Amino acid sequence: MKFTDRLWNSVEDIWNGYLRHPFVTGLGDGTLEVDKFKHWLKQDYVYLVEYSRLMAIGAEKAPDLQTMNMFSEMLHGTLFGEMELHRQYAASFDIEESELLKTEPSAVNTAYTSYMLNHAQRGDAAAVAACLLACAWSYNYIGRALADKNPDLESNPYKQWIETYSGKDFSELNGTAMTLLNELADGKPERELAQLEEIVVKTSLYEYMFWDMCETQEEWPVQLNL
Ligand SMILES: Cc1ncc(C[n+]2csc(CCO)c2C)c(N)n1
Repeated sequence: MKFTDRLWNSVEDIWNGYLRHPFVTGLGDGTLEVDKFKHWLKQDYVYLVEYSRLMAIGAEKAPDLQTMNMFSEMLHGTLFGEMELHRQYAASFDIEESELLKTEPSAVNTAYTSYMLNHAQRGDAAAVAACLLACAWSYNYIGRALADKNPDLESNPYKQWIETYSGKDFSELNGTAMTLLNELADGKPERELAQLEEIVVKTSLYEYMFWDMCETQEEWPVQLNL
């Protein structure tokens, strides 16, 4: 059994919770309020800056050149594929990249990226791959589920979002993320596999909290008036 098959058993219920989440169902049927989508776009842009650091750490910790290439492929896909799409979306709302970058990350956003960066810095390349997995895999899972459930996307304002995350490029990036973890986990003792599994479950829960944060348009909560 592949390690990702074992992981699927631990995250399936959480991930099916994403499919019932109002933000996600709103993307699927096109009813999501545009301000909530803009909130996601801004929070996600600064999230992806931190997420990109993970893959640079992975390349540095990679045990061989082939693994280094896979981390680098994902880094390139994020900086020039996914983030470019965010820049295009922002332009369509007259939001400049400089404004996206000024986004103050919400508490959930900071907790999520800090959790991953902490594990990536302390762990080995497999720990880095475990940190990356839920993000790449769950968006592809959600994109494909929404595309299946809503075959006619013509009048859906989030058509491009669904087509992007369910499409070929992101399915391939997800394939790379899964292969990376399966290869790096191969031969590890149960104690270490359980630690990797814990990272994938925690990041899956953070993904759920990220959807909630976008649904409630939660901002960094403290405004100091000094
Ligand atoms: C909170 C959050 N989680 C996951 C993704 C999706 N995602 C992150 S990296 C990656 C693979 C290559 O870019 C994908 C699909 C996101 N955008 N925001």
